[in-house]
Amino acid sequence: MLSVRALKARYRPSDPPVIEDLSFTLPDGGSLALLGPSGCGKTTLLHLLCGVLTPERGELRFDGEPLTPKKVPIGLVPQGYGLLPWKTVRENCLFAARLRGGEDAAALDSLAARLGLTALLRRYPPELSGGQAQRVALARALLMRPRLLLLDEPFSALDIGTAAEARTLCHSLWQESGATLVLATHQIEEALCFARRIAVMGPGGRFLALHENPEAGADDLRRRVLAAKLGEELRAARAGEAAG
Ligand SMILES: Nc1ncnc2c1ncn2[C@@H]1O[C@H](COP(=O)(O)OP(=O)(O)OP(=O)(O)O)[C@@H](O)[C@H]1O
Repeated sequence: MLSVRALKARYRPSDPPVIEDLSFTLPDGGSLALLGPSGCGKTTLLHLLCGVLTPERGELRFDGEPLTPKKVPIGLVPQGYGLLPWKTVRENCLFAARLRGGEDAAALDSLAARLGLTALLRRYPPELSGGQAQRVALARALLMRPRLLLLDEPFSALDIGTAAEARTLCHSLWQESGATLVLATHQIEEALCFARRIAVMGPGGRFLALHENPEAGADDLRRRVLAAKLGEELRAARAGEAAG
């Protein structure tokens, strides 16, 4: 179980906290989507979860142990994908896994085939399309054999058709991985497609609302009602921020 308790974080001592006091839990293999206005702290929360940012206060635990990348394999697909331009696709994919002592060329080959990357393994990131770069970043994250998978607006730079395809593929691969998922997104549809829990974040990184998402296909009417409610809550969160 992922457990976040009384989390507080800021980037500089002179800045107000981005996350003021956040607590939530997520079961193993569970999924949480973070929706919210730009600047409310979605990426900051992901950075806290993957250890890029250290909290000023509070606790991050995974299965009762402190959540650190050394103890818990974490896969991150950051905004902009974070590929190293001087390394080939193959090197980019294996680099992170190698750092944690688990380079697995056979796993890369099979994942590359699933993701349509086989012919691109010797290319460099600047020679890739946005959709290809996104799939490389996903391959790199999955090769970590993550128990926690963090996706930061992974489809936002893709055109509608490419994004829809990438979403379907990413959803299957995530489910096969069994990882616990936290996804930051601006798309209500994306949150509904991926996550069993959906949080609407507001100022101070607060969860203004936290919803259970009905199973896909189980109750389409309930899903449509939830989509409408999320739309209203997002508008209210944006308006609140503008007024504040
Ligand atoms: N490296 C940084 N140094 C200082 N402040 C930062 C840094 N990164 C983010 N911030 C600030 O922290 C706040 C939250 O930013 P964050 O990127 O977490 O928001 P977000 O909800 O992910 O936004 P978006 O939807 O636009 O990606 C913003 O006010 C932002 O300016």
